[in-house]
Amino acid sequence: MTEKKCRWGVLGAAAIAMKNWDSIRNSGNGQVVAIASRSKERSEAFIDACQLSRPVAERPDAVEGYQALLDRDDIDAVYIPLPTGLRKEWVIKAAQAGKHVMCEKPCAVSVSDLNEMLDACRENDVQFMDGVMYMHSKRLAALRDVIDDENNLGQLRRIQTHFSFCAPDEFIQNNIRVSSDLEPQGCVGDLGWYTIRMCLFVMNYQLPKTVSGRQLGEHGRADSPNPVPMEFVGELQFDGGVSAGFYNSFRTEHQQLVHVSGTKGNLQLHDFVLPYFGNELGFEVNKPVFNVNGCEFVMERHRTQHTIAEYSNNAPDAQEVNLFRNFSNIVLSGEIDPFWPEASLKTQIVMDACLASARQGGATIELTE
Ligand SMILES: NC(=O)C1=CN([C@@H]2O[C@H](COP(=O)(O)OP(=O)(O)OC[C@H]3O[C@@H](n4cnc5c(N)ncnc54)[C@H](OP(=O)(O)O)[C@@H]3O)[C@@H](O)[C@H]2O)C=CC1
Ligand SMILES: O=C1CO[C@H](CO)[C@@H](O)[C@@H]1O
Repeated sequence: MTEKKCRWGVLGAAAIAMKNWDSIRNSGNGQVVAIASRSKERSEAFIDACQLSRPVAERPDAVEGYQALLDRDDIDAVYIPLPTGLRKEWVIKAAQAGKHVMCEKPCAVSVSDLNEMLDACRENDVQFMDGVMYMHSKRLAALRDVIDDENNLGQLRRIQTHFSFCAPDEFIQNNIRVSSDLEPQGCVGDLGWYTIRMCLFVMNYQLPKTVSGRQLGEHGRADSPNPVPMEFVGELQFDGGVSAGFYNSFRTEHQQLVHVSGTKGNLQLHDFVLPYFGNELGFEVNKPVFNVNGCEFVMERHRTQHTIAEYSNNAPDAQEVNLFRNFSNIVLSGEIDPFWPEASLKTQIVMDACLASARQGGATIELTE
């Protein structure tokens, strides 16, 4: 007897959907059934390219138009990597068609839009989850254990996260991320979603009580009605005296820093979103000791390196594969998991408030639960 699989449809022949074609292929419990594009030629070309690179036994159908895919009754779940400006419409239509929704990040243009999207999912009894891959890495559980054991970092005081890359000219001129119609939050939506989520993860999803944000640069491609953030810093203040800062930019070369400081030590990792290539993921805990003895001043390192056996990409245990496998398991079990929409909503609340602060010149914004 063949085991039941989650039957996937994809809305949009997006670049990231090629990676996730392989994620579904490697998941063991999912199968891509159809790819929809605004143009039939593009969906055929997308399938051809994927079949050349990572072939699957049953060639998925190429569908013209997103609604045509939602109208099919052989699809359980849809993956929506459409630009953020279009997501509300298609997430709601997908939920109304009874399809479970894997929604790319940033989930929405605003908290109120995301609430409407989540309401539609709730009303139609379908799962919502965002596409943050690192949430499904084994490294996250290892980080949780280390942070929660006070012998390691002591009491938390500060979280600092950076995620950036230096965009080439072609990106600045053409990419969806530089259009206010398509991705109005610019680098904050594209990269800040991850840095904010990491701060929330470290704080066990406690919302900060105040936030502020400052835009350091903006730009829009020629057809963009408005500029979008190109470089941004945010500050979050939590109850109990913990603060967090994040930095996102399309103007500084690749960096993916997480630095958590406590009264006894600090934790660092440098590849929290896109793990460095290999079969191990890691992070380090530093508890330096400064010894002064007369004329001798010695700073001792005292570093513990933690490693987790997990491939960085394109393997059955890679984080992006776990994302799709975990989602398919939810669909197949019929048990909706409320954690995922809540994590997305909290991330959106913090992101929106930081952007609102930046529009007010860095004003402090209070958040209420
Ligand atoms: N979770 C993760 O790790 C990642 C997430 N992402 C997120 O996924 C989303 C897509 O990113 P990416 O794959 O780079 O984007 P692409 O530009 O490659 O794809 C976007 C797709 O949206 C569809 N689309 C519909 N309307 C428009 C329009 N007006 N203009 C442009 N495209 C349109 C197109 O599909 P068609 O023409 O076939 O209809 C297009 O292929 C982003 O929001 C990004 O933040 C991206 C990379 C990694
Ligand atoms: O989500 C994503 C993963 O990281 C990329 C940067 O390297 C982003 O641009 C992309 O949207």
